[in-house]
Amino acid sequence: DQDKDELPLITMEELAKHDNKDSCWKAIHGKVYDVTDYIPDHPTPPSIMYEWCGRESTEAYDTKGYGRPHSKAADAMLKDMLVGRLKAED
Ligand code: HEM
Repeated sequence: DQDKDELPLITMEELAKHDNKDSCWKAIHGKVYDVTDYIPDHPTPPSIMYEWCGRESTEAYDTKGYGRPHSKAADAMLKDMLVGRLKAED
């Protein structure tokens, strides 16, 4: 597993800046992913993905909006989108 301490720490404030189609970051299970380039390939209308840009998206990712988790294949794809880990709020 990747050494978590080597990942850049990203604040909620920084995450929130990436809330648009030119730069869409999502926080999922404490890590931050840049999903911008994947949005056109995601098997839903893009609006489903855009809704979560710049936000804490763990529950959305884990439920797909209807109570079913993403596949292991989807989880594996996230690795390539990793940009950092979310700084815990105090
Ligand atoms: C966080 C907000 C997200 C929501 C609400 C969401 C929702 C959905 C929905 C509704 C489907 C289609 C129905 C289905 O296959 O069950 C789907 C499929 C899929 N999504 Fe997402 N998704 C999100 C983020 C992501 C991200 C960041 C990835 C990148 C890895 C991703 C990868 C996939 C893949 C590969 C599928 C095909 C089915 C599967 O492998 O589970 N999704 N998603």
